[in-house]
Amino acid sequence: MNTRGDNCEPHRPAHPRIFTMCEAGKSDHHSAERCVDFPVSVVLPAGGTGERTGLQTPKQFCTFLGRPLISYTIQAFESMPWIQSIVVAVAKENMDLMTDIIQRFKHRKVRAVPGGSTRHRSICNGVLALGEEERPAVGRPKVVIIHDAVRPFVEEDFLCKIAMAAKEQGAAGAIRPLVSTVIATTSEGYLDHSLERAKYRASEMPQGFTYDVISQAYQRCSESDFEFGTECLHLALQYCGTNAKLIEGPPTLWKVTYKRDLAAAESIIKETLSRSACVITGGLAEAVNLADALRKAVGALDMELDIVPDLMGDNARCLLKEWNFIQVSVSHSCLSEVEAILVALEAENRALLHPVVVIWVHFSRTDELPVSERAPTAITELASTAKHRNILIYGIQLKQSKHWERSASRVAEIASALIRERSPALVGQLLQA
Ligand SMILES: Nc1ccn([C@@H]2O[C@H](COP(=O)(O)OP(=O)(O)OP(=O)(O)O)[C@@H](O)[C@H]2O)c(=O)n1
Ligand SMILES: O=C(CO)[C@H](O)[C@H](O)COP(=O)(O)O
Repeated sequence: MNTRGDNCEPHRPAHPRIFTMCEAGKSDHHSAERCVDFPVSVVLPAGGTGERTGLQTPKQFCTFLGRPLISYTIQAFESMPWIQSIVVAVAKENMDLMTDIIQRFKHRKVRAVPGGSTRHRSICNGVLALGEEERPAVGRPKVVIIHDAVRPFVEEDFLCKIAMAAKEQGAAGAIRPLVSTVIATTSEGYLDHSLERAKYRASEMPQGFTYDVISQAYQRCSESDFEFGTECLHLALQYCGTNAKLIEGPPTLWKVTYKRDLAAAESIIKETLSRSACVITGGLAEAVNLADALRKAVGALDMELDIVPDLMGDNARCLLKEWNFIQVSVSHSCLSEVEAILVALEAENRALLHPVVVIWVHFSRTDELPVSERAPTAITELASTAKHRNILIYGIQLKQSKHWERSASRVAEIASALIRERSPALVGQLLQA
């Protein structure tokens, strides 16, 4: 609420504006839960236009592997059990889109509220919404985390530090070393002076505030702050006398700002999904030998393999943690083993947030016809239906040969490329190792 006592957004016609990862850091939720024993809520400002990307779609709604960037950020916070609620502030004309994203990707704890014409106004609307929380299980937070919706790579351990410091100090913020030197220019466009870079830091997100501090800061700040300000920590100091604790954060805190950042974010997401795979051998000797050779070969490609005979019993754990599966079939050309994987994946709804890759490696003995001649369309048909469920099926056919290691490393190269790229264009193809 600003000085006039009304909402943050001044009464003027909505701007005709067009608006648009990750795995949270691999941290131990339990250690964070032990530290954060007070209610924490999150405000994700997502009401911007993304003009600096040069794209029509606001960057927070640009998709990576079929999912909008904002969904990766939401999922990162949702995966932290100690976060009680998330408010996303989006432009009024994107409220339906945001509601659809929340429903489609089954985001919990999240609700969308109208953003404002500036970032501060959007954040202020989010903070106000936390104060008016009606969901019974959600009380007023002790700490409010503010985090740009276009920073998808937030790490739980660091977020925990920010939340703890905010509780203790009233405010806390992430900082990073400056990459470029900051200079002041004259009105004629010449150098006035430069700042000593070592004395300065870049202010990043996440930031944390006690609810009282950030709500008071927005109640007291000026129209000029709302219109031109970019720093919540400044509002806390200026209007609440609260000096934020500054904590240097990891390099993953960067904000998607330019078009190149979208490509970087997609590359990081793909890399995160491609670090390991589960190889199912059926227990057959040739398949086990191939899997062992594959493990050596993919090791050189910075990938780990978990080799199991099936996905039953304890091995079913692979279904809950793997995004990539390699089914090795020896001789028989039916896809029943692949179909069994599909059934298991769908039972766990595993492909909701990320596309799951299933590679069928068909090993044929020297006296047998290759599967491309025996059942050329089998994989294409199965892959076509699975693709609609976000499961990408690829085939690699391998003929028994005396150059075992060479064949295995060829399969490894193809499989790791398919896993890394997750290309829809190659779905259903039967590639020759
Ligand atoms: N009126 C606004 C403007 C920005 N933001 C959000 O604040 C975050 C950081 O802002 P920025 O990177 O500047 O996003 P945009 O304003 O969309 O980018 P640009 O300046 O290139 O238009 C983004 O998640 C953006 O959606 C917001 O909630 N409301
Ligand atoms: O780091 C920040 C403040 O702490 C904000 O993310 C940054 O100021 C946003 O600026 P812009 O909206 O111009 O990208």
